[in-house]
Amino acid sequence: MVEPILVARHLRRELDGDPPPVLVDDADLAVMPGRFTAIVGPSGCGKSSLLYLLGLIDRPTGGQLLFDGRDLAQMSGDERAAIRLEHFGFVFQFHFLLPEFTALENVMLPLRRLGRLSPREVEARAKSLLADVGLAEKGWKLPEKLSGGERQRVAIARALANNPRLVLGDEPTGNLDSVNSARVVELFRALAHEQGRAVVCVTHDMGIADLADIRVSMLDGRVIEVREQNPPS
Ligand SMILES: Nc1ncnc2c1ncn2[C@@H]1O[C@H](COP(=O)(O)OP(=O)(O)OP(=O)(O)O)[C@@H](O)[C@H]1O
Repeated sequence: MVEPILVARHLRRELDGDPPPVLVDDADLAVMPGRFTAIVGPSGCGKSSLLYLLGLIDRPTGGQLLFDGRDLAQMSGDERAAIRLEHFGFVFQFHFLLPEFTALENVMLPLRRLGRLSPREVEARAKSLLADVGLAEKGWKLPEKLSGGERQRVAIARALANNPRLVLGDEPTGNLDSVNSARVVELFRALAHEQGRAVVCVTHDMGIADLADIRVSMLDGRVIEVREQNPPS
């Protein structure tokens, strides 16, 4: 029996105000390993807000969020940060690569920061991560010498540095043409289906949403539907 990594129950995020603006309202969701989940809905409906709650970047103001069955509200900020650093990887719409470092160095930086590997191992692992995203030959290039799709694939390699169990994407294909977008989506699907990671992506692209295993539809801060499109075999 596969257990969810994250479970949200009646999750809520409101801001200060009278009445308080509600970004996420009563959201119920289970984030499963080995599954590619897409969060869709009109602009401003709360997709990124929900993703940031799931990614422990933001804190809910109501409801419950469980990580491996443990209530995150009972944990200290340090414990939550440790979970994020150890188990989560993020890919954003903008790649945020450091322009003065090569692709390989950009992937090596978080590996060094984790401090688990020797310098030689850091380089070998970064090369292997770049090879996994089809960029084995381009590690020596600066980001400005890469195409938009290649930069985003470097960002994905970097997000995988800590070997995350959960990969979160906020419009990761938002700046890409259809060919590069399809390639990135194939990578995300492989991360779920071949490597058993949980993958959750916010997207406006219905083509991507169609390829997801689970489609989470939002409207006005609420999760209005969770649809299994590609049941596990
Ligand atoms: N810190 C904040 N302060 C005030 N309003 C906010 C804040 N963060 C988000 N909002 C508002 O909350 C709503 C949800 O925002 P969110 O970014 O989650 O939506 P979204 O579905 O991801 O939108 P988009 O598809 O346009 O990126 C929006 O109306 C947004 O303007």
